[in-house]
Amino acid sequence: MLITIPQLLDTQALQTVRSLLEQAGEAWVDGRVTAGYQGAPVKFNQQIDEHSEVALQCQRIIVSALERHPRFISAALPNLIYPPMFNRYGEGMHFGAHVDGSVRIHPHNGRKLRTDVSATLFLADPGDYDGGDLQIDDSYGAHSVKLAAGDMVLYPATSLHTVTPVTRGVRLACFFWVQSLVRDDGQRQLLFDMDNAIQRLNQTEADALARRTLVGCYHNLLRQWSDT
Ligand SMILES: O=C(O)CCC(=O)C(=O)O
Ligand SMILES: [Fe+2]
Repeated sequence: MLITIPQLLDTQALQTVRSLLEQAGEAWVDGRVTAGYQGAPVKFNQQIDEHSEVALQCQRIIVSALERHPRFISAALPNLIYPPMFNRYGEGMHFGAHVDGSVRIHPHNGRKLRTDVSATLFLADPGDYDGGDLQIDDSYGAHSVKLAAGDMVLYPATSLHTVTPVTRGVRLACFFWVQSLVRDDGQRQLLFDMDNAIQRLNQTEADALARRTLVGCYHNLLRQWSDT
């Protein structure tokens, strides 16, 4: 299931990240440095060296925005977050159809992280480039995603996906993966829907005992399904 997180970054954070990336110079490297054998032949973009100072600075800003965002927490139920990475596609660049690797090595601590959820945070204004749509296949069909700068999409890491060729301008984005407390996408979606419904009921005068029972059910399901 695709879930959008509008305005993950506020104007100030977005501005800071963009200007850090614009001045990153030699920290921009060929995107294939981190691609596996499936991704490498179809990956034509650039990305920031994940060990560079600029990557660390931008990662801090984004991880702190993620940790403060209730919709992200509710949708992803994060256990581990892979340090966010940054890419750009100039004219003609694209990323052909691929499925993200299932296990990644954390670049800072060397620990393994299972990729349950994939994320793209859009950093360029959609009016500033043509093409560069993120196309995601799921069991309901193909979805084309192009969001406002500062907005993010989450999708199951099991999905086949593509970034279509940029035909004008530059597409700048941040991408990363989450090992969720709940590995199954269907279970995670049920918990997200239930949490949203409970939050809405909490804005009303609805029966307090019934709401308490629902909150209990939410936590008892999470307890059964989480694998921390
Ligand atoms: O640029 C994007 O939106 C997605 C990048 C991607 O799919 C990847 O790096 O695996
Ligand atoms: Fe990918």
